Amino acid sequence: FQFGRFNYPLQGAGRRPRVMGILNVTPDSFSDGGNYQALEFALGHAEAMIEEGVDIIDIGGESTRPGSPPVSLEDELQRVMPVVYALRDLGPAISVDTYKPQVMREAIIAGVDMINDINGFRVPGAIDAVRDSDCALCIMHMQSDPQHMQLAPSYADVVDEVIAFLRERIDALLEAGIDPRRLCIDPGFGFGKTVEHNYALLKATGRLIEETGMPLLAGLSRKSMIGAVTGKPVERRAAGSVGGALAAVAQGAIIVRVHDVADTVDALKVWQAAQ
Ligand SMILES: Nc1nc2[nH]c(SCCc3ccc(S(N)(=O)=O)cc3)nc2c(=O)[nH]1
Repeated sequence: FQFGRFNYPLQGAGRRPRVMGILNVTPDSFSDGGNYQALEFALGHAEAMIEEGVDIIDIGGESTRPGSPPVSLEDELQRVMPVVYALRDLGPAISVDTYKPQVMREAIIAGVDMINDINGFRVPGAIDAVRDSDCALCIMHMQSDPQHMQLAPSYADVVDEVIAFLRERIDALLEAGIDPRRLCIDPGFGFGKTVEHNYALLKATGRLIEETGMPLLAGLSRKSMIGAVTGKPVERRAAGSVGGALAAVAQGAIIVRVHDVADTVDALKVWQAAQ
């Protein structure tokens, strides 16, 4: 089953883990300092990632790091859509990181290959927005919302609860008639989790895949869970992030969402050579 420009199934054997490069087109991107807001900067960054071997470029117009305020629909469309149109014929698959149904609709019209929803398609209208297309869909777990999620993350059992959430969202999408082969899941590292919660989820990558029956995307690049164990600031977390990506891939993750594309591409080539 192929999705748009994804020339590989998210499911099944013969999998090579794919690298999703982060393209923030926000003024306050948590790790890129927002210097990609202008279209020319965005295109320069995208071209650099293409050179480095990126498989998917994830375009995000609203920063969802902890404490970040929401962005208006108009602002998000103005930031995201010009970049989508500029990148869609450059080669790599394109995903759009949004929870707004109208942004999903316009991205799909523009022919994106994936909608990446940190909110798990819970906003009313989100499922309708993506139903009548063949693009891939990433369902991510988040506790609460970006403005409040890190105030007091709490779970009886974080792995059980994340699995239950993802299964409920998968069921909602399937009940709407969406092809299961379009779906992938994501534990949502840093979205309403303590460092301990994040590592419990990373350790449970295989279980998440097993118990949802879906391919898994892992996005831990440069996040506080990396800083917590390395002691490194955001701009020096590439090696730790690659370590985390490999920990997820070794347990079956099929896509890793990263800032440091070249490093991750090289690490996955070496890992793959030993499979
Ligand atoms: N599918 C998917 N999409 C994503 N979009 C983002 S934006 C990152 C927001 C952020 C930054 C930093 C921290 S922290 N405090 O843990 O360092 C948390 C969240 N992330 C992900 C992710 O993982 N998957």
